[in-house]
Amino acid sequence: MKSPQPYNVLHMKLSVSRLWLRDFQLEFRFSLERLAVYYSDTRGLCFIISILICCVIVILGFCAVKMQLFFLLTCALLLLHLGAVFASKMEFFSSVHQMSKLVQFEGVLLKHMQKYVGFNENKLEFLKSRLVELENDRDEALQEGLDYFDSPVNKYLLTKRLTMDWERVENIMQHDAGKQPLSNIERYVNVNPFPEVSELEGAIAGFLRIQDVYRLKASDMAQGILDGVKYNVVIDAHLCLDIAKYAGKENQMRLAHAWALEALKRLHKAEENDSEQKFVSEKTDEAEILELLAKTKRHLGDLKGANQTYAELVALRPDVKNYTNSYLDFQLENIFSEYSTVDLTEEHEPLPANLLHTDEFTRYKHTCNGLLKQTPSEERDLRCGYLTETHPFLLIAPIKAEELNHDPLLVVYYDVVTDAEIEQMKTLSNDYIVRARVMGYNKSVVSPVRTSQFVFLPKQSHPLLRAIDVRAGHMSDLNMDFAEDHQFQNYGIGGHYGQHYDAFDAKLERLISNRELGNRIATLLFYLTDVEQGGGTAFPYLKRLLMPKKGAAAFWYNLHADGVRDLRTLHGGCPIIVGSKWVLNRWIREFDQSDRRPCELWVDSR
Ligand SMILES: O=C(O)CCC(=O)C(=O)O
Ligand SMILES: [Fe+2]
Repeated sequence: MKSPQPYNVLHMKLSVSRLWLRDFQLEFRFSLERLAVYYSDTRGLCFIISILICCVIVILGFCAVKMQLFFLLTCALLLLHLGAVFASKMEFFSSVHQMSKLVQFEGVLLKHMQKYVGFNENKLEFLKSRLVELENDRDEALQEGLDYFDSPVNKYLLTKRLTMDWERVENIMQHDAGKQPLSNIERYVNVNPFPEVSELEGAIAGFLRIQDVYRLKASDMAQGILDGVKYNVVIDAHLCLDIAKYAGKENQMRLAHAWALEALKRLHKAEENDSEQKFVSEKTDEAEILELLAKTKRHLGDLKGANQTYAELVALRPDVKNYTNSYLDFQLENIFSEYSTVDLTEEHEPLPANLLHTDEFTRYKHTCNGLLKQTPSEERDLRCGYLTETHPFLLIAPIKAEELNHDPLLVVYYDVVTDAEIEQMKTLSNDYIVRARVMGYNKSVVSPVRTSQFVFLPKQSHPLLRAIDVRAGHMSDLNMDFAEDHQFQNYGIGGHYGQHYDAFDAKLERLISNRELGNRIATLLFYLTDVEQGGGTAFPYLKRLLMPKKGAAAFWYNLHADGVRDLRTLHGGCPIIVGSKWVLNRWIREFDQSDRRPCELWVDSR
């Protein structure tokens, strides 16, 4: 079979004498790329702009005659620069680690709020006791009638009450008791990055993703039951409605219908418990839910149900023109057709007859939820044991290995990083993670396909990363010298990385970073955490789901032996139901691997 020109061939053209120059160039390019990724969010932009302004001012300052002015200008710009960095945007929902910072923020806010309440309580306590005293004095005066004024003391007391005492009361009433804590709160909110309202949508999207992929019921989720495990959270009618609205906006009509029904159920239950009359706001909520319910039924073809819901809606709020118009519109649209019914009790799309004959996303979903898996006979030849061959060192410390697939090779190595190393790696990357990106049409972009945060750290930045690479070399039997930087990744609410290939598409060669290093021949994916529920790595074509195991690493070749991308290595990080998932990616390039995995002219020589 004729093979397309593999990347390795290109590399061979590099003369050895030019290697040092290439190394220098690469290092420079890597640094620029890292800078570009790190500064590609708003925070980075503010940072870079303020740095540039600072530089200009410093140069101007040197030229300035008046050194004091130079000094003041530099200080002002340094402050501006810090302000820009602090006030910049930060995303929370796409990383559980970032979200954990919010708990601290909330704690500080609550402390200020406690002070606010305390000050106001003191004020009210004082006013209440003055009120009682003043009322008592007055009652006494009223009881005595005009005799009260016989005593000059009483005349004095009344005058005092209405002058000095009253002035004090008035002063206290005017005093803004919570001013200080309130301004503390305002300052805190301005200085720290707080989530924006738009993040709510990201969180709801993650929630719906969990429901869709794992085929969960809205009624279970609303009670806090996630994939069979009960958590101590209950979702109220308002949140159910928000979820329903978002699902409707995203055209996930079955889910929108299920959440609208749940919202209605919860609203009615709350009303039953509350013996008071229906509040106007509740009536409004109910109408909003009914309208959405009618729309979803109409969209899904349950015209009988839609008609019934519209009738209820119009009976509840005959005064709202929008509702009556929608009903009329619905009736006119269906004037000549019989009202059909559709059973909407099943909130997920029916399962395809053959899961193998579906699109990539559907296959990925069903690998994540465990419906698509290898049969026992397919698994029969897979083995586990200790790896000792790839390096003499392994004779002393063999690596526990489990085969998950033979062709293409997919192996998991256990206990290859220690808990202490993991803690250290998290500390190294914690403060630098930013929203992950994927390759777009002609540049990397933020996308709902990948809801996590990542950072690339060069192995030169820490001895631990170099040590990991030595181990990675033993496991993979590949040359790690030209592997990409260590990529640490933490996922967010319902976080996932949809099905994708790690190897670059040869057609998009121009987008490949450091093309001279070749394609990503193999991947080593280290799991730095266990994940309580969900969050496996799914290989839809291999029908394999790897559950994250802290300290383990998965290894697979992304390319055929002839250098062509192996389409069977399609994989993705499934949505996390519960837990914080951290992974480390080691993407190994083709360059300088020819003695380890020789490039072959046929597709697979292994
Ligand atoms: O998180 C996972 O399980 C998979 C991650 C992955 O495939 C990637 O980052 O390329
Ligand atoms: Fe991947």
